[in-house]
Amino acid sequence: MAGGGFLKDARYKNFNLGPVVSIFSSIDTAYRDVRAKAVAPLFSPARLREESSAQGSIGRHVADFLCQLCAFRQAGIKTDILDLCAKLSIDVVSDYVLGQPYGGLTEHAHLNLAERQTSDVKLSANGFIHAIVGFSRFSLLPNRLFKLVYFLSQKMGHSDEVDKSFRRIQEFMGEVMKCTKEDTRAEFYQDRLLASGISFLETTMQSQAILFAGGDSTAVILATIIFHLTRSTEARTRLLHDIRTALPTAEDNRKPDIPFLRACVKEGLRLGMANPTRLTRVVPPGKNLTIDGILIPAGAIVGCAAYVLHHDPAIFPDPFVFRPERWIDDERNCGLYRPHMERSLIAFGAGLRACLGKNLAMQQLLETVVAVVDSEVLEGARTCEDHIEVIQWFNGDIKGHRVDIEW
Ligand code: HEM
Repeated sequence: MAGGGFLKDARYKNFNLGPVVSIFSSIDTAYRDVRAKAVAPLFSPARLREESSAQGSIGRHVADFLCQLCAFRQAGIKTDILDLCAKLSIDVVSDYVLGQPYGGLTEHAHLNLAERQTSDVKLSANGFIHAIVGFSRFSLLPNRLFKLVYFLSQKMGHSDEVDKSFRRIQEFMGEVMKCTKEDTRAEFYQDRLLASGISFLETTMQSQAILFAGGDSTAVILATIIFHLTRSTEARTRLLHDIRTALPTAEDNRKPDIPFLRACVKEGLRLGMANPTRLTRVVPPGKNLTIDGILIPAGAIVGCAAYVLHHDPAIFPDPFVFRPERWIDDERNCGLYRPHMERSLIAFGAGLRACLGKNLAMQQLLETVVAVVDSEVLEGARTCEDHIEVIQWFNGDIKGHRVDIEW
């Protein structure tokens, strides 16, 4: 799989968007490649750097996120960081990729701080997001059985709140699609798809899907990193020291590379179960596979699960412990550094079908972690639980849909 040669198996069709085959659900490489090539330039490092400035579509939302977190701290209000991370992530992905912010961080601005943390005041896209996470629990069923189970679960799980959330997403997508330009030089996802000959309906659906793909996973990982940094004074202190002593790089507005910052994010990607279960692929025809002396015939379905690889004690000793220093090959890592760690980290998948939005996700994670630690907003904070419990479906579902911290 690491070479990218294996195709996704037929059960990925379960993720089709009704009649539309998405970039993610496609098992036809040529179909996927046309669409992926059209949108790939959006994720270039230069554009990401530019948008991370104070006025950019990443920088502005990170600043707003931090401002809200600091306000909750100052008022001493218990804060659901998962919800705050979900609001940030949907705003970053919508603004950066589609050119219009969804407004997650601002939609409750009319409420006072205490009201914003009551349990019914959450991101309005949650109904839409949780519905997709919910159906992903059936994604490993064969297509026909999936359709039946999905139909039944839709009937049973139907609620006004979910309908309202879907309507809000559709309204937002209506606004986005009103401003499209059929020009490959245009900046945004939808413009680039239309310019590559993709129909208006399909472009709308693909763009709507990206709100989920980009929003949910990044929120889960970011909330996981903030949760562990809240609990680890040692990691926070080292990171704060490294941020404040890092030397600026002269060229291109590049921010200094801080190894311990990358280590904290990698450790969050390892422990944050955005996609815990196996990513399934088919052994190509005529290519039997032998692993550890076991023959796997052509046509068999194989798969790797992040949960298994990320918690392998031979590669990651004390696998459930947040130890960013394990990613740094120096004398201060308590002997935890191991070869093959990078290869065993599959938070973004692997090979040709790995995550298309990885650069954007990494930029958001790095920028936000620096901002949070540098502000010292986590000083004096504690988490309300001692671990995050995840229900293992295709998309990991954090139990109770909240991660609280208090000061
Ligand atoms: C930390 C955040 C993220 C994580 C952990 C993550 C994880 C993943 C994983 C594991 C896959 C491969 C799934 C498979 O092989 O079945 C994937 C694919 C994908 N991701 Fe992400 N993702 C993240 C953020 C994003 C963002 C920000 C975007 C877009 C803005 C995005 C768009 C996509 C797309 C379009 C695919 C399908 C690629 C293909 O099949 O060719 N993801 N992601």
